[in-house]
Parts: sequence; C-alpha cells; structure tokens
Amino acid sequence: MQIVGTTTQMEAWAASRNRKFHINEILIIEDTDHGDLQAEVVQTSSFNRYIPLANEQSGLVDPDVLNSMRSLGFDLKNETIYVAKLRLLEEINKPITVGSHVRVPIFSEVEKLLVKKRPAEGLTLGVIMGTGDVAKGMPEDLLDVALLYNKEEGIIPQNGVPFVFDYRSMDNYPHIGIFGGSGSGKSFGLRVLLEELMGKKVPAVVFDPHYELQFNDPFPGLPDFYKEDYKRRFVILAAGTDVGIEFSELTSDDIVSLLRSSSGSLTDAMENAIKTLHKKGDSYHSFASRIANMAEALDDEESVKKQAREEELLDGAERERVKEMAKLLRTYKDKIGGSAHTLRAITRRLHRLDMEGVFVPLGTHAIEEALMRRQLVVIRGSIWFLQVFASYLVRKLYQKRRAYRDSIQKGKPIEEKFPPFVIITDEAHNFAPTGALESPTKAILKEIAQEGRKYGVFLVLATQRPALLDDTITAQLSTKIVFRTVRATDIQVIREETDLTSEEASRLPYLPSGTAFLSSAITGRTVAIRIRVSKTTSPHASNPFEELDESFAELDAKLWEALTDLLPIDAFNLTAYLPEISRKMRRTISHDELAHALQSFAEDGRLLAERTPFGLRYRRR
Ligand SMILES: Nc1ncnc2c1ncn2[C@@H]1O[C@H](COP(=O)(O)OP(=O)(O)OP(=O)(O)O)[C@@H](O)[C@H]1O
Repeated sequence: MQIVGTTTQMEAWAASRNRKFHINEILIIEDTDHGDLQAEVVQTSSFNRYIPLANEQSGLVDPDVLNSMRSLGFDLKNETIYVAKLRLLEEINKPITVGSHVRVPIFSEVEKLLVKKRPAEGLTLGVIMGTGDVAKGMPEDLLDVALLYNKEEGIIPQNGVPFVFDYRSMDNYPHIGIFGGSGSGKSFGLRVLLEELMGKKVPAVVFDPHYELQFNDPFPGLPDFYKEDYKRRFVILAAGTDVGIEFSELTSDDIVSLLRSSSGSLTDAMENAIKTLHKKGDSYHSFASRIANMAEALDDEESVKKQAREEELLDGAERERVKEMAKLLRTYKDKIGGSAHTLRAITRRLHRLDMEGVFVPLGTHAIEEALMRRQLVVIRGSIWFLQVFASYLVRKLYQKRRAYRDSIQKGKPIEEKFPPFVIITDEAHNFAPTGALESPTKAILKEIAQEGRKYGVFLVLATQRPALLDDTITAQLSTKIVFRTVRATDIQVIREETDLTSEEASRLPYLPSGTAFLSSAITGRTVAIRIRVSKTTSPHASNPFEELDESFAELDAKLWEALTDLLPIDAFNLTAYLPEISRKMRRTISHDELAHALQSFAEDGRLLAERTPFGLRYRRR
C-alpha cells in the first residue's frame, strides 16, 4: 500500500495491488518526513482490469491520483488496483509525502486511539468498524465482550476492537442523542445502552409507551458465558396504577401547568380561579369539591344566601355545605369574577385526569425508591399519559437532586440524599418538539439539557426525526449516535449538529441496521460502530409473519388433533361437538370458530366437504 496523487496536510489517497481497503479502518502511513502517521479510510474504490477506463472516466478518483499511480509503477490497464481516501487522525503542518508506504498497524500502536476505556469501566456498545485486522493482538479483557448478530447466521463472534463508551465523561460532555429511521437499529441500540447502564448500576428512568422494555428474556442463541441476569437491576411500573401524581403535593402553579399540559390551552380566568381557590396540601377531593361548591353557589347566589340566613331549617350535612358555599361567595367571589362556567371547565379537566388514573396516592414513591437502589425504572403507559406524567416526574426528580447537591455545595443543612440519574425516552421529538410547538415536558427537558450536568442529571433522547426535536436541546447532546437516516431534512440537521464529514453523511441512507456513526465530544472524533447483540430481547421482538407461522400454526394443529376423532362432522349440528372439542382444547370453542376451522381445513385439502340432504358433512380425505 502506497500514498499516491496530490496530498494535503490532512488527506491523501492510497493504492494497493493486493489488499482491499475497509471503510473506517485505521492505517499507518510511514511518512519519511513526519514519521508514522495514523489515518482513517474514509472512502474506498477499486479498478477492474477488464474495464480499465470505466472508473477513470467516472471522475470518482482525481486524475492526479491516476497519473501518480502510473508513475509509481501501477499498471492501470492490466491490474486490479484498490484505492482509498485517507484522513489523518493527527495534525501535521506539511503535506503527507507521496510514495510513503502504508501498512496495517499492530494493536498496541492504536490502542490509545481506539480503547479509551476498558469494558470494566465503560459501556460496551459494540465493535469499532474496520478494526478486524488490528484486533488480532488484543488483550484478554477486550475479547468476546461484544458479540454480534445477523439475521442469517444468528450470534456471530466479535470481529474487531470493542467500542467502550466512557460514560463518566458525561460529567463534562453530557447527554446522548440516538437518531435513526424506522428499522435502522435504534431500539436495539437503546436496549444495549440500557443493559450497559444496568450493568454499571446507573440509576435511570425510561418511558416505555410501546411496552417493549423488559429484560428477563435472554436473546435467542446466546452462549452461556455472555448471558446476564438483569432481574434485580430493573423495575417496571405502570403509570396510573403503581405510580402517578400525588395531588396533595401540587402547588397552584403545578396544577395550572398540569391542566395546561394535559388539555391544551387554559384561559386566564381559569388560571386565576385555580390560584385563588387552591390551598396548600389540598387533596384532589377537597380541591374538586371546593370548586364544585363555588360553581353551585355562583349559579344560585340569592338562594344560597337565603338558605344560609335560615340555616336552622337545614339538616346537618346540608347545613355545612350551605355555610361553606356562603363563605366561598363572601371570600372569593370578587377575586375570581362571577363565572360558574369557568369553574365547571376546570372541574371537567380535573375529572378527566382523575378518571385516567393520573392521581395516585403514593405518587412517585416507588420510582424514588428504585433510583435509590440504583435500578433502571421502566415506566409504562399511553403516550398521552406519559407526557403528562413525565413533566411532573422529571421536574420533581430534578428538583430533589438539585436540592441535595445545592445543600452540599452551599453548606446548607443536608437534604435527603438523592442519586444522580439518567432520563431516557424514545420518540423524544414528541416530548420536546421544535419551534413554537409546545409539549408538557419541553421546558423541563430544556432546563436539564442546559443545566443538568451540574447536578448529575443526564438525558438520553432517541428519535426518528431529529429535525423535529427542539434545536436548543439537540445542540446540547454532546454525544450523538446516528443510525440509518434517509430524510434529507434529518440528514441536514445531523450534519449541522455533528462533525460527520460529507462522505459519512452520504453513507447515512445506506447504513445496514445496527451500524451507526457515533459523534462525540468524549471520543473527539466520529467513530463508526456496529452495535453488539443485546443480551435480552423484547417480548414482541419476533417477526410478525414468523409469529403467524409459529404460534397460530400451533393453534391450528391443536384444533385439528381435537376434532379428528370426531369425524365425520355434520355442519348443521356443530353445537353437539363443541363440549368435547372444548374439553380437549382446554378452552371454550365457539360455534363460529369451529365452523371457520372446518372450512379452512377443507380449503387446505385436509378434509373433504360432502353435500348431504342436511347440509355439508366434513370427513377425512
Ligand atoms: N445491532 C444490531 N445487530 C444486528 N441486527 C440488528 C441490530 N440492530 C437492529 N438489527 C436488526 O434490525 C431490526 C430493526 O431494528 P430496530 O427494531 O432496533 O429498529 P428501529 O430503528 O428501532 O425501528 P423502529 O423505530 O421502527 O422501532 C432488528 O429487528 C434486527 O433484526
């Protein structure tokens, strides 16, 4: 391998007669002037001897490169020649020397560049692309730590140097963005990241609207040495059942922002009424009934006042209610204006939240406890619910952590201990949409994006549409893992927000699933990685069509077995067979299900449908 063509102090072309270049591999240029230089292959091509001029004319390679190859003795007409564009990984002040010899490094030469942390200290996310050759001399602790997967062969060996992410440096370079279109491997990558965070016992909260984050089932075909038991490292909590909002903790401002976030706009009159009528420590019931009483009092002011004057005519409970209404009128009427309509609108909104199960007496207790145990907390619920809940939860956890850190730093009495933690969500563009679009969680995520580092609170935001994610937040994500991306608007944002080169950006639409560019202030350069196989799998990870063949074919087979003894079966008399078939199937089979099954067995040729004077009779073929 040799340097050919015109070079600069950053880039050069290399040509070889007998070795194909791999994209992203690291090579050593033995420069006579500068000594050994490390460079990365950023583009590869080859000349085929049978169509020698095809590439030459295509303009892919600089004419200078071709002339230089000729002058260095390459026979362009009769040889197959491999060509690569190299980019230096270090800075020099004069151009790379043409004619310099190029070689594959040995592991120790590139160890510092490729392995910033050992697997014991960082998150092992995958394998660095193009490192198959240098990996041969790796020490033991880097072997078999990132097994790979492909659909055809299943689990395959680690074929390169592992990529170990130095998560402790997030202290200086916080937050991670995971971008990639549908099917690009984003969810798979997120699972691997979560496994690694659990492995290091980093407390984290992940929102799971797709109900797919569960870590009990091992990935099929995993060798025993690679299996990991995460059962004690995570908890799954259902929003609205296990966790929710503890109403009595809310301030008037919280209630305003909660109602605004859950039901869109809130009028000034409604906001004013909430702030006037809400009292610190109110339960949902006490607040809702105060509003309802006030609305009723406003509806029929004169009657309430009259009844209050004649209170001795009323019985106990009713007397209390009337007295309360009269007091509300005296105290608040002027402050909130006279509209019962406004109050009813508040009641309706509160009622909806209550019906959805948003208010849970134990609030976020279970989440805080799990974080203290350094677990991963998976919170499940509908997207709507999670958005409403996330805005409250994230703010609350962040405040707790801030209060604790501030009390230490400012020498105030120490607040309750609260650990640093990571907030993770997919579909992040829904939680923090770009531009003027509002979402309940946007403000708090923005605050954490800008300030969270100081308190040890970090974000991992995954999205298919980086162009739709709030740009202040995007700019704060110090590490971006970019999977296959096809849309031009998203590629544009990625180019602006990462140091991906134009060659790398042009590869984005064609990246195979599971391959990504990691652009990070922590690594200092863009690294192409292949994400390792996850150690666990989602309960609904199987291909839906394979699932049809497997699970539903099994159902078919069971039914077939249950009815074969009873053949022939008369279609007019199906109900007579149902008890026996249901008994054999150990579940109730309906008339329609049996009729449908018989018909489909006749269609696939297993049964013969005979016409009789009483209708169809199914018999074995
Ligand atoms: N690291 C990987 N190694 C091997 N195969 C992978 C890897 N990541 C993803 N794949 C393959 O690609 C498929 C799609 O991946 P995944 O479900 O992660 O896509 P996605 O980007 O999350 O898509 P969506 O956003 O639609 O969920 C996986 O089922 C798997 O077969």
